[in-house]
Amino acid sequence: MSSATSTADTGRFEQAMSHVHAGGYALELRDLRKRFGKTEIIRGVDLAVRPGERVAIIGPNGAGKSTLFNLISGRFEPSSGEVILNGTRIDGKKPFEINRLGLSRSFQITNIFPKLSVFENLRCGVLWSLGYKYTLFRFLAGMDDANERAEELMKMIRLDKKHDTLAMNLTYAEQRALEIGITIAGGANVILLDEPTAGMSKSETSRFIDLIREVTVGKTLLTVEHDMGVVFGLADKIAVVVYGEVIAFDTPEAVRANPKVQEAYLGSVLADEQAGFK
Ligand SMILES: Nc1ncnc2c1ncn2[C@@H]1O[C@H](COP(=O)(O)OP(=O)(O)OP(=O)(O)O)[C@@H](O)[C@H]1O
Repeated sequence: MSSATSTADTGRFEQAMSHVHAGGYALELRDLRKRFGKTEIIRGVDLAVRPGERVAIIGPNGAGKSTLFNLISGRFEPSSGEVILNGTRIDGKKPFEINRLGLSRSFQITNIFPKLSVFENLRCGVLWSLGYKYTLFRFLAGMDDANERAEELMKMIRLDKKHDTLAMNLTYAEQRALEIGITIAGGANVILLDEPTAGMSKSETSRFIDLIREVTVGKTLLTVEHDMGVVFGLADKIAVVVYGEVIAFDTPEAVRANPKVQEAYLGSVLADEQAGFK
């Protein structure tokens, strides 16, 4: 494991282990398959992610990365195979059930309430995570905790100076930070982020990678990402998806050096980046 073994990271992994059943993975995919009509889009994916690992999923357009996220988060039901979250099978469960079992996915900016303030957006995220199972009495009793948690989240995502600013008046990068705040509000230990830095400038992107790293300490992170700078700056491990299969799952160094990956994907992407494309 690469940067995962540094001293600072040791605590990160220990913290993450506390959420997890004995000896288990935070997330496991076993022979996962998805067909749309006659076409098999996800073709037998196996993946085992350890608690606290940050995994980037990369691959060519149409390879099946978003479909994989949709299968993990419960938006799509697999045609066959298993998805196991913290030791519990979640394939076939509804997205909100999966969320309550500890997995949270960013839903892009549409998840934000534009006419609510930063604080109110975060508080909604916290309260939603308390869920319907709470009676009104317990819900109201939880308000103080929710306020406190929302304040804490606001500092974490560095928007505490924007407490009362309506979400629609934030900059694009601030909105993406708010979206991450809402995603982690419920305390899920497995976080899925879909292209978290899409549309950001280079300097915003590097600040945002730092922010993601900070707010996901002790959590397991999966991102779908096209920007190789983000991938190599953030990930402990990279899963390369090509034509519905994971052709490599390893450290960034090993993936970069893997001839199969070079041939199928990375060679052309890195060449494009060096030539000034993205
Ligand atoms: N609901 C659906 N019905 C039919 N086909 C679908 C559906 N969702 C995705 N597909 C097909 O599955 C394939 C994989 O799509 P997916 O969006 O998962 O790829 P991706 O790797 O995320 O691509 P990109 O990097 O361009 O976002 C594509 O051929 C797509 O057309």
